[in-house]
Amino acid sequence: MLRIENLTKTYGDNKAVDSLTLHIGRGEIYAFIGHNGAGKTTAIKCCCGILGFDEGEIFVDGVSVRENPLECKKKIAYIPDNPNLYEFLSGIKYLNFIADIYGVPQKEREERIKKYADLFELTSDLAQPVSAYSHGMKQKLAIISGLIHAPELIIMDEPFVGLDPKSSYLLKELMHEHCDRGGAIFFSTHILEVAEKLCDKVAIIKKGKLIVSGNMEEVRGTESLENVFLELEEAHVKNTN
Ligand SMILES: Nc1ncnc2c1ncn2[C@@H]1O[C@H](COP(=O)(O)OP(=O)(O)OP(=O)(O)O)[C@@H](O)[C@H]1O
Repeated sequence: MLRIENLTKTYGDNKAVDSLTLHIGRGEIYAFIGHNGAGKTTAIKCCCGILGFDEGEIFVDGVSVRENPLECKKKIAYIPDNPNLYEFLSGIKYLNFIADIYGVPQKEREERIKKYADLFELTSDLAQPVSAYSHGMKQKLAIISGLIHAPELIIMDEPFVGLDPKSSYLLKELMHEHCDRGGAIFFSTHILEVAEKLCDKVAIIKKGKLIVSGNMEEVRGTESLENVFLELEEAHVKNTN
């Protein structure tokens, strides 16, 4: 569903992502972890067609992000780490605006808005301007707006930050449902316990380079993901010194 091949992205002299190769299949929940500044957000933005890149290729369901970004965007939901939404719109106007962009028919958009707004208990707040929303409410609105066009691939940057425990639980349930229907999910997180319990696969990057990837059980072995992560980080520092 998502194929990242030898992706390299530089900012000036800084190689933020360095020859990254990852394949995320249908039905998979794939965690992307790494230290602050490792290159996760940069790689994610390249996958979503928000940032251009220097080398490599990215394919969404076989379509090149470089050559056909619009076709790819139709299949993707991107939930950013910081929900910078249009503050002057009400929640419902924001959702309709996003549905218009994706050309979602009236009946489908109404059904989806009702389903997800009820689920995240945001229905009674939809008439309020986004400027009056808390961080968690904005995060929920961003999630609902991401799901409004029934995407096949969901890409999320730190999706659990700011969500209350019930909303985190609901999001995890939605992620499972999405993958059970044949969709795919790629998301970054610093919450290793969540990654460990939720994900089929995991990739760890350090300074833009992939240091390990694969099935969660294989990567973890008999240890916790936290221990494996800390050991790999340490070993990588020693090897690169
Ligand atoms: N717009 C930018 N201009 C210049 N350098 C940038 C820019 N965005 C990110 N970087 C640099 O690219 C590298 C990777 O940053 P990125 O935000 O992708 O990391 P991250 O893994 O998402 O970090 P975090 O976990 O802190 O969110 C860092 O060295 C960062 O300073």
